[in-house]
Amino acid sequence: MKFIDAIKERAKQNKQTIVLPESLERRTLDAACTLLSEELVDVVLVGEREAILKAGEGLDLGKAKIVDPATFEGMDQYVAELVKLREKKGMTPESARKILSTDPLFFGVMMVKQGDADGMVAGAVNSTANVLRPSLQILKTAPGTKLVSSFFVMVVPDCTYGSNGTFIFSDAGLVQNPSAEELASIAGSSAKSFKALVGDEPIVGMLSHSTKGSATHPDVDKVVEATKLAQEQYPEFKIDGEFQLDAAIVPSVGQSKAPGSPVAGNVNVLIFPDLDAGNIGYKLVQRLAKAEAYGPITQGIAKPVNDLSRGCTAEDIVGVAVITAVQAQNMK
Ligand SMILES: CC(C)(COP(=O)(O)OP(=O)(O)OC[C@H]1O[C@@H](n2cnc3c(N)ncnc32)[C@H](O)[C@@H]1OP(=O)(O)O)[C@@H](O)C(=O)NCCC(=O)NCCS
Ligand SMILES: CC(=O)OP(=O)(O)O
Repeated sequence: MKFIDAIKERAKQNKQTIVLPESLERRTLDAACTLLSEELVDVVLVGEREAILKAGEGLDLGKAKIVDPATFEGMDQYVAELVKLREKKGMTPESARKILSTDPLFFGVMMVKQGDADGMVAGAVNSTANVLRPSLQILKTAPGTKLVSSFFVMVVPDCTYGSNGTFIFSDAGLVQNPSAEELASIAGSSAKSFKALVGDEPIVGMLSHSTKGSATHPDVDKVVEATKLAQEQYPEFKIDGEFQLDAAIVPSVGQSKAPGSPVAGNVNVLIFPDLDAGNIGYKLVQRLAKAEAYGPITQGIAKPVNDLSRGCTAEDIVGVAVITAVQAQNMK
């Protein structure tokens, strides 16, 4: 079964409620319509009812719950909770009410925080920073995790590399200049995410412009150090590096450039050395190899809030919403 079809089946088995706060945006409303008609998740839309229905003209949004912050009965509670969480950072009741009334992203994250939704998906019109900042501020990290990072699930057509063409690319969305310690943490989190979502054994490659010492540079040293830390911290996973991309995923190149490595040539979890490489890398594979690209999906956050590329399609939003639902199931 295709990756996304398997995720849809899992989402259906225990339906979760996903808030889509970019509720005036046509691709989001198309996705909401599909999510509802295929009974994949329950959908909450945020904003003024008439405006949302006008934006979704021709779509059946009858089963969507629409919550308008202007008339929301629980607003006082949300304001009090936001002040409690952020007063040390200068949040007052007035500023909390203003943010929650005017910014659907903050409102959506508060719905998740308060248990009125199980997860949130946005980013079809908002930048990644604007989508993820409220969730980092309000939801914080999951127990036992210091660093929130993100990944894409990439499904490459007609590809035998990785897990029959399915990969995780990380971090392609959030952590801008990871240290060696942060890269090691991203590797461990990504291995767990691969197991939880794809189901196969994760095989993690730490990427570089060098394979096993073929180049020397402080950037290479960082990946070498990250590999050592990740191997120490996550002995339950197969992790190795530093690898160039071909040595990581092509068995014959892996054998010739990194002989003896049990990981080289078989990698399905690609850990990029920084966000430039990760973000450019996923877009190259998405656009030139016509891969499905679901994300950025966050990992290490207390409840699931996931982002999209502004270049996404309605189908991508459906995919990220069902992945969010499965993450929510796993966190309960
Ligand atoms: C996500 C992002 C906005 C966070 O930026 P930031 O400047 O640290 O944001 P803030 O300072 O407002 O941080 C908010 C809170 O989250 C915490 N935080 C930030 N990044 C975190 C992370 N990776 N893990 C855990 N907590 C994090 C901060 O410590 C802060 O906590 P506090 O306010 O309770 O003290 C930033 O990392 C970013 O812009 N990343 C790149 C996004 C991007 O453009 N991607 C390319 C397209 S996908
Ligand atoms: C993930 C990503 O690159 O997002 P955007 O295309 O919206 O910047």
